[in-house]
This record gives sequence, C-alpha cells and structure tokens, in this order.
Amino acid sequence: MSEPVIVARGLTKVYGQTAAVDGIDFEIARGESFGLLGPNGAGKSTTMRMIGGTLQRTGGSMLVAGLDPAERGPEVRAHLGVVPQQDNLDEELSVRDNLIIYGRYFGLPYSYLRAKADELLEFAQLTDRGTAKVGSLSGGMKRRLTIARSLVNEPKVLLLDEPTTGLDPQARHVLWDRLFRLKEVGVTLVVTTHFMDEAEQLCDRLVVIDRGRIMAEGTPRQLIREHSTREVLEVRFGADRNAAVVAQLEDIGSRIEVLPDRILVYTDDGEAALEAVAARGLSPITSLVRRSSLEDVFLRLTGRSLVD
Ligand SMILES: Nc1ncnc2c1ncn2[C@@H]1O[C@H](COP(=O)(O)OP(=O)(O)OP(=O)(O)O)[C@@H](O)[C@H]1O
Repeated sequence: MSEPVIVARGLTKVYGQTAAVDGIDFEIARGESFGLLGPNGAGKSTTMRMIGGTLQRTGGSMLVAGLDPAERGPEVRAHLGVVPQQDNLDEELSVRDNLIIYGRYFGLPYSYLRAKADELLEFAQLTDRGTAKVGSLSGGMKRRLTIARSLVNEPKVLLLDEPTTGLDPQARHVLWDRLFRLKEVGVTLVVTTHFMDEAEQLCDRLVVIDRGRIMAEGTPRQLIREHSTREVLEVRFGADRNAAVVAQLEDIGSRIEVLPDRILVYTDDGEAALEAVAARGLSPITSLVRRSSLEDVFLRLTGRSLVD
C-alpha cells in the first residue's frame, strides 16, 4: 500500500458500558475508495466522526494526513470534506449561497468562491438551480449539493456517511456517477453504508463491521471468494413448509441459510442445485439463481442480514 492517509489502531469509543467502536484497526491509502459496511448501530458513524475530529475517542490512536484529529481538529478538517448522514444545508438560502457561505467558514475569499461555486454547481448538475431556495430541491439534489459543498476547500479526502440512504434508485445512480468522477481525479473516498450494492459499486476495499468490531477486510471480490460460494440458489416454499424441506436440501449445497421468507442454498453451480431440488420432488413457489454478494458475506460472518 502507498503511504496511508488515514491510520487507526485499536480505535475505541465507549459510551457508559457500551463500546460503540471496539478496538478497530484500518489503514486507508491515498486515492483509495474505502468502505465501512455494516448494519444500523454497527459503529460506522461513530468511526467517521472520530476521523473528522468531531468526536473524541476513548482509546487507541488515529492519524489523518499525519495529524491526530483529537488534538489538531481544525487542521485535520482543512484536509477533509465531510458529507454527514443528514443533510444540514440552509434551506432558506439559495443553492449558490449555501456553497459561498460554507466557503467563508474556511476563510476563502469571495473572488475564489464565486468561480468555485460555478464549478461546483456544474459538478452537482445544479447549474440551472443556482438561485433556487434549497427547500425546493429534491432529496437527490440536496445530497448532490451537500457533496458539492464539501468540496469547496478542495479536500483530498472525502468522508461520506451513508451517502444514498433515502434516495430512489435513479437518484442513487446519479450520485454514484458523481462519486466515480471524484475517484477518477484522485480524491480518497471513505464511505459508510449498509447497502451491499453500494459497497460493491464504490469501494476498492472495505471492512465489514458489526457491533463495533471488524469482522473481515478485503476487496469486494476477495470477501465474496473467501466467505461465500460462487452462486446462491434462493428458494421459497412458504414459511409453513420450510422446516419440512430444510432437511432435504441440506446436502445439495455446501451450506444453507434459512431466512424468514426463503432458503438460501450456497453452491458453485446454482442451476445444478435447482435440478437436484426438482429431482427430489420438491417444487418451490419461486426459485432464483444469483451470484454471491456482500450480503451473503455478512450473513455468513454474523448470522444476520445487513438490513433489518
Ligand atoms: N451519544 C451516544 N450515546 C450513547 N450511545 C451512542 C451514542 N451515539 C451512538 N451510540 C451507540 O453506538 C452504537 C454505534 O452507533 P453508530 O451511529 O456509530 O452506528 P452506525 O453504524 O453509524 O449506524 P447508523 O447507520 O444507524 O447510524 C449504537 O449502538 C448507538 O446506539
């Protein structure tokens, strides 16, 4: 790995009796797109806030661009763009003024900010909405504006906490496209998400995090290869028949998972597994063969689904 831009060692945050983040280690390289994938409450936002220096850790160490955010918060934040989980734009101001006023917090001059705002509006595909009040924008537009705003000080590292939660599929794809562009010009992206497709789309490398601990680390492909089979056969029999059929499915794949609404058969050849199910005289209500995903990795590691 090239020289890491973020290094965490034994990073810990304890609230009362609860460890929200329980001694985690990770390194993020410059230009890398790094993900923290985990369900609600896993400790992702807490980790992000410790990186950004807005929350004090209770243990371990952390360096961001060679500086400790606990001691040098303002300097660290000058290197970072921060996109919080909830948009905190000023709804009463215009789209353009949101960018300019945010830039003033960094002490940037108006002459610079006027030109920068034009560039960022174009990046966010909001040029024709520059004078509109933020309150009139759609959720996807607000999200793009929040990202544009985070870029006003030209940060080399962007922290994105659940960037597409609450957006419809089309708005998510537009946002991913914008993030790809940033990645192309060398911005380091640190993304938290509980969407496995988002992690697969955006992240070069990720950690799977659950209850404040790292369960696994690698590229999406490595994680799938190490913790799952090539394919998965999903069959639905109806909840009342599940128990009766499970015993007959057990030796078809290398592993099975029984979820409330379906049974997952892990196998390298889903079609062959489906034929084996039919050969036993079992007829599922629906069946589907698909590639293994990070959701399967999470299920394997924790016994639970990413999204409740
Ligand atoms: N101020 C606080 N006081 C006490 N407990 C907290 C506080 N903030 C977070 N926690 C707890 O720490 C754990 C991790 O929370 P965190 O917000 O980091 O999770 P997350 O992975 O970001 O999930 P989400 O996607 O829901 O934000 C949770 O159990 C949460 O209840």
